[in-house]
Amino acid sequence: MHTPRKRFGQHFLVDHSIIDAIVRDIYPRPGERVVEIGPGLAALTQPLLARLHHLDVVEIDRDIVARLQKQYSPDQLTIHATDALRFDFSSIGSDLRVVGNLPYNISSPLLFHLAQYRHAIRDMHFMLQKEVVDRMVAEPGSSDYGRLSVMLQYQFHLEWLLDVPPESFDPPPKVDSAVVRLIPKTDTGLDAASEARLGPLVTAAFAQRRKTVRNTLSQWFDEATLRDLGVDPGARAETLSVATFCRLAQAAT
Ligand SMILES: C[S@@+](CC[C@H](N)C(=O)[O-])C[C@H]1O[C@@H](n2cnc3c(N)ncnc32)[C@H](O)[C@@H]1O
Repeated sequence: MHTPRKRFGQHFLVDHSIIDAIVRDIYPRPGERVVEIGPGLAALTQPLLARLHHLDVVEIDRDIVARLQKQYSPDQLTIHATDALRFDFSSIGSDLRVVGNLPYNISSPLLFHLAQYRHAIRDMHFMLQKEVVDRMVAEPGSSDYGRLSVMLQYQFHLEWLLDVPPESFDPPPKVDSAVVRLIPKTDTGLDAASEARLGPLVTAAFAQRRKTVRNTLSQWFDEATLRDLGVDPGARAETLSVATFCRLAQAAT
């Protein structure tokens, strides 16, 4: 018996039709390097291992790590007993397929952490709080559109795969969930210096959502420059497309 730990966001998948659907969407093939974040009681680990010969897992809960060590041989499972937020995913290798039913309390910082390793990643499949997936895939003009949408859409192709109700978990979370696929873009269109400017610019633009870019981006642009770049100085960040943010990052100095 394992008592679920709230502080580690433990909601274990118990709905086999959902587990099957996720594994089908991942479509793991022998020889692939798959890394699971938060294996928990192995609801996904087990069917993944049935299709692969080996899996890397990153798990923070020492009791769960001990269970997994008893259940699986080191040939089957390489267990990284650590915090995924501090884990160097590139240490495992390249062309990684990262999967997981993520702890919802750390999902946004974890997505930003993983984005740093996107060059070592082939794709990612995650169960997340539905509200976070709404924000990830949101289009300009929607109230869900924000820093998470721009930064992730800039770096990844995103695909909403399926909705998952609370009853699919034990204990059931208080929120709806969804599974999403992220595929790193091979060419984001920005050079390294412009890319380094994109994050601070997007953060500043959305820090005060109700203010116009004339105010929020004043440290980079005057009104005339914004107009030259095709941006209305009276616009709010939530109306600017990802392509516009990239244009601003290229022009900022
Ligand atoms: C929502 S549960 C999913 C468990 C299992 N994969 C399933 O689908 O039933 C989240 C898992 O992530 C683990 N976890 C929580 N925070 C973590 C962190 N910072 N780093 C690594 N694992 C973490 C939890 O201990 C738990 O096993």
